[in-house]
Order: sequence, then structure tokens, then C-alpha cells
Amino acid sequence: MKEGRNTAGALGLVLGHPFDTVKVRLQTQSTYRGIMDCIVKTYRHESLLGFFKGMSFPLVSIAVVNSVLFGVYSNVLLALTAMSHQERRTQLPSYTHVFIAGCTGGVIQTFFLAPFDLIKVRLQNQTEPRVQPGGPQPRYRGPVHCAATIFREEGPRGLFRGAWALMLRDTPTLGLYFVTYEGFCHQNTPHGQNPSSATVLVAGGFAGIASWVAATPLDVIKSRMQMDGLRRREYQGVLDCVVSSFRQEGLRVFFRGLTINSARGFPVNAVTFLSYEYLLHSWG
Ligand SMILES: C[N+](C)(C)CCCC[C@H](N)C(=O)O
Repeated sequence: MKEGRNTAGALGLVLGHPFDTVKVRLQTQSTYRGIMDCIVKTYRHESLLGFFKGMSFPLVSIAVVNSVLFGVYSNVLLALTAMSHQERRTQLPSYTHVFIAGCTGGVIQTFFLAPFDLIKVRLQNQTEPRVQPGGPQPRYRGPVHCAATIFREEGPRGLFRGAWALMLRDTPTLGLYFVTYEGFCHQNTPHGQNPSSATVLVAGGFAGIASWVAATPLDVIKSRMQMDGLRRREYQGVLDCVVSSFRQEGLRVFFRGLTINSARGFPVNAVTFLSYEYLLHSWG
């Protein structure tokens, strides 16, 4: 059962990764005219493998990162409401409590997610074709080499580049994530019952879309901060990145990746919440 769920989560991640790569590139590079242009160029220069760059670290860390998020969320909610998960079915906790618990999950999760996400983004942005002997070498040869190089060149704090933006992105939007989820489940479940699997899937999917729509502007900033420092430092900080991105590209810049984030957000989070509910039930 547990293996089945992990496989579902991992499969979701693998299937979603190509979209994530296209999104990251659109957010941080100005060479692409749009989604299709990015797909075509990536495929031509790097083959299908280009879309899967940077996937291994997320794959090994997703279980830990999600356990931290959902663990913190349910424990904070437990502490705030003094109700078990089962009791909460009959008496919905206030949305303020749900929001606070989600935000807390977002803050704590950042410490675990930041280095993995940084390495993912750096690898996704390497546009060199597959390494050929004698051919051009990409800067990072793989996730471990990437981590070691960042550590050496940018110091231990370098591994947390973009972490502020990540925390700003995730704190309110994970509050929204859980409020959407709980709200949808509550509205579509007869009083006192557990939500059906179909309800959980749709609620999770909507939670994914709602939170990703809200998160996209800071997602752009986060990705740019993570790429900063690769060669020269362009931004003084998060605010500077917001201001200069806006000056150079206008308001549209904050919506880069919106379509992909929303489309990817539904299936990924439908599966995530289904696993979460099963886990809660199997633990009682
Ligand atoms: C809060 N924010 C919208 C950023 C993320 C919410 C869901 C995170 C999930 N692991 C995913 O990859 O979709």
C-alpha cells in the first residue's frame, strides 16, 4: 500500500518534471518566445533527456519534504484546535486555524526544500546537449557535483540562495492550499463522513491550482534569485529582483509559468492529498 502510494507520487513527479523544466527556463531565460518555442528548442538541442534534467534530487527528497509539510500542518492544527483528525470531520476547524497551520508548514518546509530546489533549478537551466567526450562540458556534471560546486564557490549559505523568496512564496500560499482543500472537502462531504476518494482528488487538484496561481509571481522571483550568483550577482535582494524584473519586462513577468504551474498543479496535488488521507487513516 505504502509502496503503491510512493510510486504514485514519484510517477506524478516524473510526469510533471518536463513541464517544470520548461517553466523554469521560461522564468529565467529570455531566449524563448513561449511554451512551444521552449519545447521545440529544448528537444532539438538536448533531445527528450533535456526535459528531465535535475529530476533526481526532487525524486529522492519529495518524501521528506512532503512529510515535513504535512506533519507540521497536522500537528499545528492539532495543537490549535485540540481535536483529532476524526473529530475534525464532524466539526470543521476554523479557516484561520487551517491557514495558520498551513503557513507554519510552509515556513518549516522551506529549510528542507531550499537546497534541493536550488540544485534542481540550476540543473534544469543547463542547456548543453548530452555530454560527449571532447565536447563542451556543462558547468555541473550532476546533482552531487552541483551541490559540491555551489558549496565550494558560493559557501554553505550559497546552498540556500533564493530561500527567502521561497519562504515568501510558500508561506501564504500553503495556507491557501490547505484552506482550499479543507473547504472543498467540507462542502462536498455529507456531515460527519470522510470525504470520498473522488472528492479528495478534486479538492487536492483545486488546492494545487489555487495555490500555484497565487504563488506564480514569487515563483518567478524565486527562480531568478536561485540563478543569480551563477556568474555575476545581478540582484541585491528579493525586492531588487522584483523591481528590476518589473522595470525590464513589465507586469507580465510575474505571470511567467502561470499556465504550466496551474496545469501541473492539479494532477500532482490530487495525488498528494490522496496519499495524505490514506496515511492519516492507516495511522488511525
Ligand atoms: C505553495 N505552492 C503553490 C508553491 C506549492 C504547493 C504544492 C506543492 C507540490 N509539491 C507541487 O509541486 O505542486
